[in-house]
Amino acid sequence: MTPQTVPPLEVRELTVRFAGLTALDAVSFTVRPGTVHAVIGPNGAGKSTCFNVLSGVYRATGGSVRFGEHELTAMRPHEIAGLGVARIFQNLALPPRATVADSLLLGRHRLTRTGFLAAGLRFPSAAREERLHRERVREIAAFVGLERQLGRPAGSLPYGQQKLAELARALCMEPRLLLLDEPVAGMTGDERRRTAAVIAGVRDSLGISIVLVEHDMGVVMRLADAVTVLDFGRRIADGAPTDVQNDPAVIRAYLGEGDTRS
Ligand SMILES: Nc1ncnc2c1ncn2[C@@H]1O[C@H](COP(=O)(O)OP(=O)(O)OP(=O)(O)O)[C@@H](O)[C@H]1O
Repeated sequence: MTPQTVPPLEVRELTVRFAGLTALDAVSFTVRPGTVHAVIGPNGAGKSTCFNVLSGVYRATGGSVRFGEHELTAMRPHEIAGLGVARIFQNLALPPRATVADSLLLGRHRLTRTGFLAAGLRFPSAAREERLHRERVREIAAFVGLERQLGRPAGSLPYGQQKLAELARALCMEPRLLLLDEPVAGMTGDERRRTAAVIAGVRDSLGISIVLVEHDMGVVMRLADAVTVLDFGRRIADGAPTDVQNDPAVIRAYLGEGDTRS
């Protein structure tokens, strides 16, 4: 698969306030191209708020988020998606009865020129285009290890494979930046290891940048190239995983929570 041209994602002084509560307080970090950047912190630290701003769901009160030449805080979710920013939600979001192949094909909708309506009307150019998209779908399914599940309804797969199918659907958008919201939550140990290996593969062979919100510290430490730690909406640490792990402020924040969910 071809590596993408990926600009840095630069979050600067990002602030989000909800009626009297500061969910994000002048937070800054940079996601270097082709790296996995984890955003971690205890419950209520502001991680989801951060994701919601990056994907255009929440409006920032102040600060900026630049992806290359684009200012994301001024854009709507579909415009941000149009720049190649794909988000995978914590909850399952695939249509359960559609086959894995059809679900992944839907992920390519943004990239179709003739559109699936023309394909349905059997224009020759549309049929050719659909064939190419189906080939790409097969390639991506093989990349995440789901080639043999392509003909099955997504809803019939074990949970871990459904999450991988969602990752595959996001990859079908040919993204440059992936936002992964707790990708291994609810998975068995085996599924966690496999998913982490696939995410590392996405970074290593596709060169896509990945922002990862994750409570599983084992997965964060194994996968992340850089980690930003939030606590009560403030950035309390930022750096390499091993540095952040030994940072006294980080240890204090997690001990205070009393639940590191290992
Ligand atoms: N839409 C909203 N309206 C009001 N307050 C909100 C809203 N979204 C988040 N908050 C508040 O902002 C703070 C940060 O919440 P956020 O969900 O971003 O934390 P989090 O780090 O993702 O937590 P968790 O790990 O529990 O998912 C919390 O105090 C939360 O109650």
